[in-house]
Formats: sequence, C-alpha cells, structure tokens
Amino acid sequence: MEIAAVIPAYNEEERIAEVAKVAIQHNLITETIVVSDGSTDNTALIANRCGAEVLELSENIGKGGAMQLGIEETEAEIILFLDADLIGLKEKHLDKLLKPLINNKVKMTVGVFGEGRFTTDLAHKIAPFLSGQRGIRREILQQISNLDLTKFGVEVALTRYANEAGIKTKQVRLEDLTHVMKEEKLGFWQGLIARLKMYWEMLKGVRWS
Ligand SMILES: O=c1ccn([C@@H]2O[C@H](COP(=O)(O)OP(=O)(O)O)[C@@H](O)[C@H]2O)c(=O)[nH]1
Ligand SMILES: O=C(O)[C@@H](COP(=O)(O)O)O[C@H]1O[C@H](CO)[C@@H](O)[C@H](O)[C@H]1O
Repeated sequence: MEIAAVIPAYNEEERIAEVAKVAIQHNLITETIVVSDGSTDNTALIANRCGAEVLELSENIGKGGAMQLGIEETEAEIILFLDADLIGLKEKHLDKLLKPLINNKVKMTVGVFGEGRFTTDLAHKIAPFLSGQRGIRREILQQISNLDLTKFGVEVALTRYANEAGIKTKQVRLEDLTHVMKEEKLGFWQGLIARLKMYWEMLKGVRWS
C-alpha cells in the first residue's frame, strides 16, 4: 500500500529536518513530500538534503493550498499530513496515525498531543479537531473541494466535512509530542498577529466545507 507523508512548511529551516527524517525513515511511508510554501529561508534546501521530495512554491499561498498541491503530487492511497515544526516526533507517533487507516478501521485519524507541553496539550484538549497531524484516505480528499483556498481553515474544513458526511474518524493520542508556537517562532507581537489571522482563517474554514 502506498502511503505519502505531506508536510506543508513555511520558513521552517530550523525545524523541518527533524520531522522530515522521521517520515522518510518510517517503514510504512513510501514517499515524503515537503511543500515549501513560498519560504524565504532554506526550508526547501534542507528538506531536499534530508532526502524528501520537495515542491518549492514561489509564493506563499497558505497551508491549505500547500497541502492540496502536496496531494496532487502523489497517487498514494493514504496521505499523512504532518506539521513541519513538531518537537519529539517518533516512529511510534506515525504508527498510531497510520495503523487504523491501514487496517481499514477508519477513514481519518487525528493526532492529539498529550504529555508534551502544558500549553500545546491544553490547546489540543480544547480543540483536538484543529490538529495538523492527520491521516486520511485519498478517496475522502477527492470529495472535498476548495481545500486550496482554506489557508489555516483547512483542518476546520476537513473536520466539518467528515462530520457532515459521516466519515469514520479516530483520535489517537500522541504522547511526548509538541510543536513550536507562533509566538516562539516570530516573537510575541508578530506571533500574536499571526495567531489572530489564523483564527480568522479558521472561522472562514467553516464556509469552505
Ligand atoms: O502559510 C503557511 C503557514 C503555515 N504553513 C505550515 O503549516 C504548518 C502549521 O503552521 P504553524 O506551525 O504556523 O501553525 P500553528 O501550529 O502554530 O498553529 C507548519 O508546518 C507551517 O510551516 C504553511 O505551509 N503555509
Ligand atoms: O492548536 C492550535 O490552537 C493552533 C495554534 O497552535 P499554537 O498556539 O501555535 O501552539 O494550531 C493548530 O491549528 C491550526 C489550524 O487548524 C493547524 O493548521 C495547526 O497545524 C495546528 O497546530
């Protein structure tokens, strides 16, 4: 069975290698595609050196658009989406996201942080459906239009579609995993502005599904 990891990445040169290497080395994953979403740093170069297939976009089109182009790069039956800024990603996390899909128990899995860091655990406790760690069967993705326009609304759109269409979904706990928060990447004020923009895009995500 073909399984593709798709990793949207915008200016993640400090973080992409840690995530891409785990996907590349995983025995169930047949291809790892990093979509550098108009990055102005060395994200694409580093992903390429790690051995990932790299799609380098000349402009920043937003997370949903990057994910959609990643999907179009592969014919794999199962797509595993991972954020590029995870800290502590291990083979066991990918196993948990993939096994229920491979065994055909569900059509979508959503990874929920636990025992990672207080703040990111709490965010996932409040809104697990926002998680960027997600396995999904290709046939489901083909039923959803406009993912390319969703930006940070992509997870809201995917979750809403799955709920409305009765797509069987399983949340899996990803222990000892966390990610770098916007304020840590960009500094407090820039991070806060990016966060508010993300919330706006998430609200609009409801409309796209
Ligand atoms: O315009 C964008 C913004 C973000 N990302 C990627 O989408 C993932 C989640 O973004 P981010 O970490 O900023 O979101 P957070 O987890 O902080 O909400 C990361 O791999 C980003 O590099 C992207 O591809 N394009
Ligand atoms: O968990 C959340 O509340 C947000 C914000 O995370 P941080 O506050 O930066 O840790 O992050 C998620 O939401 C985005 C929109 O659904 C996803 O695209 C990200 O992958 C996910 O980490």
